[in-house]
Amino acid sequence: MRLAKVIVDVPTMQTNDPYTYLVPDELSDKIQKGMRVIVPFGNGSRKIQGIIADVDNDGEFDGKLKKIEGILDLEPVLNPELLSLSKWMSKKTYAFQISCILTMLPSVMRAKYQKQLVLNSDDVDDDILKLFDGSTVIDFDVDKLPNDIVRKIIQARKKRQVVIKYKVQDNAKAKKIYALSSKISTDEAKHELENIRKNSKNLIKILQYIISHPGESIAQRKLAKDYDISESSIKTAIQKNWFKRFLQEEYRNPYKQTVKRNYPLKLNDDQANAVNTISDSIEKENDQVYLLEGVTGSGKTEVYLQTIQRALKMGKTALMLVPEISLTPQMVKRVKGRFGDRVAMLHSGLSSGEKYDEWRRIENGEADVVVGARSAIFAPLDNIGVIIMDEEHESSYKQDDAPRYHTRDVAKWRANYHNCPLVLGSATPSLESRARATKGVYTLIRLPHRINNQSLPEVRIIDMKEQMKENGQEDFSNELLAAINNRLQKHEQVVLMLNRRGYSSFVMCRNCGFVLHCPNCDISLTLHMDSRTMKCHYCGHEEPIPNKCRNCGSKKIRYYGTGTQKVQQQLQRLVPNARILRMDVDTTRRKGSHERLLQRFGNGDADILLGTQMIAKGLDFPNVTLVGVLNADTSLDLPDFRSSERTFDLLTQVSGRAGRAEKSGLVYVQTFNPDNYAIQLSKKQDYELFYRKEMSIRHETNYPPYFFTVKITASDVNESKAAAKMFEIAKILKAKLSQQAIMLGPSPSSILKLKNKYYYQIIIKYKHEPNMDECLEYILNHYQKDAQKGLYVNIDPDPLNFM
Ligand SMILES: Nc1ncnc2c1ncn2[C@@H]1O[C@H](COP(=O)(O)OP(=O)(O)OP(=O)(O)O)[C@@H](O)[C@H]1O
Ligand SMILES: [Zn+2]
Ligand SMILES: [Zn+2]
Repeated sequence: MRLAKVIVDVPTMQTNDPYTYLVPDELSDKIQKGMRVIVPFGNGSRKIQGIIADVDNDGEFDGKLKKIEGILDLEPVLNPELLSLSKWMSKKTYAFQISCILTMLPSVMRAKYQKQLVLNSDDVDDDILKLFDGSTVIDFDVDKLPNDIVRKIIQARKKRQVVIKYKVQDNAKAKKIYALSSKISTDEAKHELENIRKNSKNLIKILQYIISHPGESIAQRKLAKDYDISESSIKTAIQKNWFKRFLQEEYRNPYKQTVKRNYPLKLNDDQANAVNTISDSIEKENDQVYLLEGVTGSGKTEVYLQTIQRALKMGKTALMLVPEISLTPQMVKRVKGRFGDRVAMLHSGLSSGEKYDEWRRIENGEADVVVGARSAIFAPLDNIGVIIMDEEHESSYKQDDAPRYHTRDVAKWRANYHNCPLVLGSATPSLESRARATKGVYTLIRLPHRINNQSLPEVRIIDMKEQMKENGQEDFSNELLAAINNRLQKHEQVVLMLNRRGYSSFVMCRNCGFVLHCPNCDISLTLHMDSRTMKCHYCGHEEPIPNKCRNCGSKKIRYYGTGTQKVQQQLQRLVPNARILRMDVDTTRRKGSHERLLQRFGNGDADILLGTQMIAKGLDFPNVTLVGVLNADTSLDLPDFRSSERTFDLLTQVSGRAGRAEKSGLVYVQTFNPDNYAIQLSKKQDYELFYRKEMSIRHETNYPPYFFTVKITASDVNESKAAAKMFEIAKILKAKLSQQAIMLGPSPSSILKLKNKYYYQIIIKYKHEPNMDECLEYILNHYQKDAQKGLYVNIDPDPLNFM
């Protein structure tokens, strides 16, 4: 018997192990490991998508087996490497293997399930007959039908007058275009040319094309455009049997404009040392992890590019990861300009069709350099020579939802699989990585100087408490304003950052202190001037801006917190002749707008770039000599042990935008907490000093990297149920773990209520807990039955925040 093990698209514990199916004879020679298939599942007529994990040519099975219904792919979509990676990831992140697999594949490969209604007999209620409107099969969307019809359908189904069927819809479709190949020989074409009327200009052009391109095929659109031939003449040519017309696959090309070619720069000694050291590992095929700690503007990107080049020369491929936010047009140009069409880009700016095409180019071996954000770590590259993670400290490398993987861990797994080095680059490495480098687990490579030996910009801290007294302004100090005016005179450029993490503009009553909250979530609503509404950033709830207080009726309502839009207006009043560009989620929503804004700034069409965190990273503009951080505090206030580290990182990154070329830079950091150590140390921009200080604090307080952590969360619409579950889990943990494990909680999560659900959590800090895995798996298995009732338990290993 030919059997196949199939991982089915039903994310539950019972289905986490592959199911065995019978391979029918007609599919026997097509089925391969890693293909998507359609299989029946459960008792009814339900059909779902699955992935073949294994094929057994002469298997044995007692009992009745279901048959595989059909295949969705002609070739495997998951190679053996990615298949075993998904298995490892499932264990490591306490997620279902099918969730891991679907995370790895382009989203279009996730089949949609469409319920269908099939008419079995004409002897059925008139309303139902009307619904079918002459056909015998229709799509069945319960939500779209009125209740009384649904009731009638349920009755009809009981009598077997109608049946419900499931259709698996594959959304992975290649784009097809018409192409032409000549059906006549060159001689025949020459003969036609002699007999054709002289004024049939278009047909003459077509025959000349056929004569000069024997045996070639061409896209119909291209023939019309490049040779200036009318579509109707092409149709005539097809009718005359000169051409055969057929459908051809085409890749959607997300980068239509041609990128200017750029060439390797002559490396300085530190850079050359870095490239040589890493390349040595590529050649020797050892999976060493390198931590490239280079100050801002030290030329890390050039090190990446030349390392990639070495890998390509050795006939290998390369994978480079960057945080979504720094996948700027500048970065794209640098990589595309260096490696051209060999580069595939994967990021959230692409449509799902474009992503699928880039993915297939990689899969087909047409691209051997892949650049992308988090999920690009799953790019189906073969023969990887080097994996690079830029800004490795960035929190966006950890996925928030299941599977809660950290890109760094997956990168290490793949580096180990391919026997290739992994390069972690940053000006402010995560404490975890830097600590491993101290221990010798990673190899530390440093780039301590800026290119051209330009010094790091001077950083001045401004106490806003004093400033408020002086000029009553809470956003702009006198010093910063003076410096801005000075740059305007010198025709130099300014970058201003408004730190908005965990802080947005909300509405507060000055009379009673009432703040407008989302009715579904436990957080304040955010003011949006463009749509003139209050919005919830979590659930999307929207309502009009109030003009009087809902609590006390007072009209003394004030907007608190600073939105970029409001700051822009204020700044424009303070420096009337400055040309200001604003960059935030609102101005970059449309495709390409991010790029256009940066282009304008780069061309010198604006003096000031005002933006959110989005401008802190990666920008490289030589004429920027002043950077201002308007509010450094907001990320300090978060209830999270990493808030100092985040603040230090952010301030260092944004400071690094100033003085990157010949002219030196200056940075102003405005804060209400001038004595905070993270702010003080960012003044020195001394990462090593910050590292030592922060490590001693983590040591005292038993936090990572000295301790491991895991977060367990329970959620339910009923608050007491979520809490009770957490206390139950706490008991299990106490019984199974050692005395050394430290438990924080159970406690409500800091955003207690989200999308109408309550969240309770426990955080465990531990050093050595041999039982931990087993214990967490026990909890996962145990809660399964609750999920159907709406009570969810989640496990987050190495959580990025404790909120
Ligand atoms: N060897 C070199 N010779 C001349 N210019 C160089 C060299 N290496 C890099 N540069 C230039 O120096 C500038 C800064 O380099 P790059 O952007 O790679 O720094 P970085 O370390 O990635 O910075 P950040 O972390 O701040 O983004 C760029 O304009 C780059 O083209
Ligand atoms: Zn909400
Ligand atoms: Zn009030």
